[in-house]
Amino acid sequence: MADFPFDVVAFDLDGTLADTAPDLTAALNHALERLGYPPVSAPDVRHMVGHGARALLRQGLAAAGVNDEETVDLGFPLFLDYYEAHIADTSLVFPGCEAALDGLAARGVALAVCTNKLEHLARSFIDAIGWTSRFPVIIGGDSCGVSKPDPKPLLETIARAGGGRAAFIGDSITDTKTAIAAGVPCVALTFGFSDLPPEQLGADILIDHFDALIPALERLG
Ligand SMILES: O=C(O)COP(=O)(O)O
Ligand SMILES: [Mg+2]
Repeated sequence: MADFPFDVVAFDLDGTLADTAPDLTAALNHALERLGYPPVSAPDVRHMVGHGARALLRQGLAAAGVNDEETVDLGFPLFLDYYEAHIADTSLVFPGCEAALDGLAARGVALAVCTNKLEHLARSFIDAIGWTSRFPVIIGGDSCGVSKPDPKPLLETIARAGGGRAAFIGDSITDTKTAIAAGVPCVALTFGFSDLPPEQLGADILIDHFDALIPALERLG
């Protein structure tokens, strides 16, 4: 297996490693309810994820017709406290993901996370699902001063994971833009949170199940 074409494979988190929408929805609705606004549905929340927690709350409030940053400021600690306490209550790792991670690790690939989630929330999630040792490198939306689609977080992720030949796996246009800006090959999932037709994401390869990830990376290399 020494001839695997990548040394580092970095993964987006929300909508890529796991369907985190149920817990994000519960936390968002907790904050909305405490502020006196109506809830949003999990399918709607899927399309609001990818730009960090404040952006999620901003969009949840906008759905209720509220568009001021003061209310976002009020709701943010409500969202964060609830989400931290319920970070992986009902979120589900996508089918085949764990086997694909095992297969990559068996090929000597360094695994890393590059997400727009706040770093401490990404770490809490990875710890809660028992994946701490799989992901020694986790870069969040607040880790580098800029977030995806700026290429810096991805380049920093790859460097911290040891550098070399790298690929990025994501679910959104933010991820593919990041990879393109970083000059890194990109695999996009067709089953994540993106509301764009998958072929419009601009990925090098699309996969519709994690079983296809290692063969896709072999073809990309
Ligand atoms: O919006 C977020 O909190 C993070 O989303 P991401 O893991 O898809 O980058
Ligand atoms: Mg995502």
